Amino acid sequence: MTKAPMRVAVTGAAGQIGYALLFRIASGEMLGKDQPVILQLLEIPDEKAQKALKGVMMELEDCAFPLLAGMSAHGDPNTAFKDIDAALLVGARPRGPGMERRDLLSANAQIFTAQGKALNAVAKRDVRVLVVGNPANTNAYIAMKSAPDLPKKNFTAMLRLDHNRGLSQIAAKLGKPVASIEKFCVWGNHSPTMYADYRFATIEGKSVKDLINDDDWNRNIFLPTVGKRGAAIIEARGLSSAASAANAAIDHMHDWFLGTNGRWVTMGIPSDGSYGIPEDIMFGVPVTCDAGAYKRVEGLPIDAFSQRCIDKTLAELMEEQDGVKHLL
Ligand SMILES: NC(=O)C1=CN([C@@H]2O[C@H](COP(=O)(O)OP(=O)(O)OC[C@H]3O[C@@H](n4cnc5c(N)ncnc54)[C@H](O)[C@@H]3O)[C@@H](O)[C@H]2O)C=CC1
Ligand SMILES: O=C([O-])CC(=O)C(=O)O
Repeated sequence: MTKAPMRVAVTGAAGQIGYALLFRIASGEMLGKDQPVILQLLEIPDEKAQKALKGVMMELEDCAFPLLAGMSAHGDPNTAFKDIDAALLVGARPRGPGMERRDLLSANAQIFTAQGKALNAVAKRDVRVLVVGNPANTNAYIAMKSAPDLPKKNFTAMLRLDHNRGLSQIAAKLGKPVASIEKFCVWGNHSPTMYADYRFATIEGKSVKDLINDDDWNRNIFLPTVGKRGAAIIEARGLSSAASAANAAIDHMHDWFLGTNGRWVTMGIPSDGSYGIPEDIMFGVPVTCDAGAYKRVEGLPIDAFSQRCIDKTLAELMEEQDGVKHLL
């Protein structure tokens, strides 16, 4: 029997990530090859942006995707988010060379108060929200705090790009396929302070840490490479990553809705106090997903080096979240 369509809102739909994202959602890569979708697309209420959005929608139409059951263009989150099952909050200013993601906070934070309020007012009560727009963790925190009638667990931030970047670096170092790596994770903020952690990772049952056996590589090559990859892409492309970001968003939502079969992935989720992270801080942690829900991997041992890394990224997040108190 054909499934009922799911309503998916994407903001910043005429931007570069939007362009790499929408066609894959409509082709079924995010929610499954048997799941029809209705796209509710939000752009700023500006003639040029809305015209560009219309162009993207014409192209979507021209793909004749069998799973695309409808789409609409919006300039107001209160109509874009009506009855949605999923929201991908991408629309926000990207950084340029020499900027850190937190430098975007003053430009982008207000977007997420308004969109959190709109989600609170009109989205389905079990809407699953992924914040991609930077700084993603703090924007997700703002959206969550601006939507007091929705469960906090519905709000997540994207750490999956860091996770995927880490997997590829490990795979290249060891000459093994990425798909063979299990139990890798990234802790904390989507920023250079994030802590990519392969202490628990295995390949074909063997410890990745033992296989690499090089603390120097971990500290001086691996962590800075993953942490500064976004800046390296901006330097190379002149624009921030788009296709890899869209891919990570697809992975995040796919796994949240459809499950991970016990595999660990990284999601930025509101803390419940585990690992000494104060409640509600939007923090990257290892999770498994099943039946539309994520579950934090609990009880992992944290050694002194890891604790220092976690403390550093936590301090940065607390500072960012303190800086937006006036908006909440
Ligand atoms: N979390 C992550 O891993 C990553 C996050 N990003 C972030 O994603 C965001 C989007 O990046 P791009 O698509 O490259 O930027 P872009 O500038 O190409 O597109 C952003 C789009 O959002 C729209 N927009 C701005 N304010 C909006 C609002 N209030 N409502 C709806 N739409 C709005 C703009 O009109 C524009 O079309 C940036 O903040 C970027 O830093 C980028 C890569 C990875
Ligand atoms: O670096 C940026 O500004 C875009 C981004 O978040 C990433 O590529 O990780």
